Amino acid sequence: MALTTIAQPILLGATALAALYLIARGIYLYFFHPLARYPGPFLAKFTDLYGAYHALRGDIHLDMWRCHQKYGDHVRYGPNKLTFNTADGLRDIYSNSALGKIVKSDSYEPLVHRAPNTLTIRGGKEHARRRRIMSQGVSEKAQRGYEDRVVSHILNLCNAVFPVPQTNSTIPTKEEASQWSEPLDMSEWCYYLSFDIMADVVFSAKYNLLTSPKFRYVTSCIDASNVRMSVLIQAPWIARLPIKLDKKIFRSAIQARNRFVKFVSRVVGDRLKKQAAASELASKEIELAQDDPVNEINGDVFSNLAAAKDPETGEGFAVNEIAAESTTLIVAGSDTTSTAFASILFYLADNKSAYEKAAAEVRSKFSSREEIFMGPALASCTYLKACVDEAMRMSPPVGLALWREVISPGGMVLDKTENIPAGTHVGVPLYSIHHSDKYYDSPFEYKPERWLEDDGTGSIERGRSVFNPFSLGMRGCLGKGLANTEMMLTLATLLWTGDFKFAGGEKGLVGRGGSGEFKDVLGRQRKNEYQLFDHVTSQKMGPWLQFKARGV
Ligand code: HEM
Repeated sequence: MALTTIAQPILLGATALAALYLIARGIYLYFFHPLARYPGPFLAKFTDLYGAYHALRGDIHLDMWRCHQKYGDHVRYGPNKLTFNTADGLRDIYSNSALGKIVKSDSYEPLVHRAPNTLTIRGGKEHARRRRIMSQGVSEKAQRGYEDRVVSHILNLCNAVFPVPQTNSTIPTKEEASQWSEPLDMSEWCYYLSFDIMADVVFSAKYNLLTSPKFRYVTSCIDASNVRMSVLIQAPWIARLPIKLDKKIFRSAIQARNRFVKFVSRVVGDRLKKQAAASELASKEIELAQDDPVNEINGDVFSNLAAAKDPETGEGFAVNEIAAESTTLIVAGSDTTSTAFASILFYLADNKSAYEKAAAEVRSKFSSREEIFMGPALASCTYLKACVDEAMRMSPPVGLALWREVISPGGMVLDKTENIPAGTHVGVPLYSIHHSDKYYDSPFEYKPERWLEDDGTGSIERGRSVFNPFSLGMRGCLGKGLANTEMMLTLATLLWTGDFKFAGGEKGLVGRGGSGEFKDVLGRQRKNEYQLFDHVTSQKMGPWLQFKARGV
């Protein structure tokens, strides 16, 4: 009784103090904060939970676009966050001219597993050192060494999707060539392809998701875990709350992450064993047969990173760094590329004229499928490349603003606006700027020609100035070259081998805007747009396609 009499006033006092604090903070954030003058959603002025909510829904890329439509070029998207929708803003924040003044924001912290890596490290000399070494692992020269592996998985995809088994020597009869496959959910098949490629290219690991269901669960683990990550990136403090809210809300996402970490540890362990076996044989000067499995590790990213030296210091990576960085490459390079594959297939299936031009181009450049490799013929498929770029403009695999923090002690001028104070988190939402009518004529139309034919007003250059599906500068994508090669090789091979079209009925509508639950959602209402769900990287459904081989 006595305890209750004492506790009650203490509790009341504490509640009153907390309420007073919240009111005072609210007044400060709304009226006196250095970003108070910028327009934006009302709730975002007070809490990062606004962005976290949209990350959870997977529509943060659309919400950022909607905000720029409503409030203009500069939007306050969190108490301490500002997004820009201009070419100057993009250059000021992400190009190398920002080095030393802007770093990756601490919102990447939740992505860190054990120690920061090239993707998550905030910036500075340590990032530059890692990047110098990493870039040797994915250089153009290194890519040539991976090409056979990439092509072998693309052929596995062809075997899986075309009804007539394809081999280098099998030419389908006319009758066989007229058979369409069962409808296939390409969001899944594209994921299997990109994962198989990355696991093989990076670790010489053959998990063969394309040919066997055993390890397909891994892609769902990455997706489930990314939903949680995307929320924490917007509001990293959730993970630090003493009541462990994060663990309660995202129990299954955490389980998925743990399952993925276990899988990757196994991949890394297997690769290290192969490395040890190869070193032992080398030390005994045992000459290996050409087809000895130990040979297969030669020339993968892991071995290239083991051999790479920082040109400035002459030092290489330690073994644990190679393992961690290689793992990052698998995560960074598989779901992004799979989204790009799926969206290119969607837009080609949906745009007859683009499809026909791209197919005619590929079929005229190569007289057999075995000729499709990196080189001048593939590089001359400029229409196909424009189709790839246009799909990445319309539905960029990473569509939200990638947060950076101003660290310049006196703040800095961004986008010719007033001084942005140090400590502010800034970014340019990719989906939003890719759909700005300041830079693109009819921004919601899929028009590969926009990259090839100038309208006489500098339209190509204007479009290029804000086209950044891989981001820019020192923190831009390290795998851009490899991803572009994968996309071009895959598309060329598919179009050479046969044709594809949307499945009929309900399945054929999956992934498309404008129907069902998307009908009245601003940003999802357009029938010609492939719908993505942005959770750090994007998740997707469909397109469901049918394939048939070409009767050559
Ligand atoms: C179409 C496919 C891809 C897209 C759209 C894409 C997009 C991006 C974007 C937007 C960033 C910047 C991320 C940020 O600022 O937080 C990035 C960074 C990165 N990407 Fe990619 N990526 C793709 C494929 C790949 C591939 C295949 C690899 C691996 C070989 C890769 C490895 C990386 C790495 C290591 C970084 C961090 C670079 C750094 O911070 O220095 N990406 N990517």
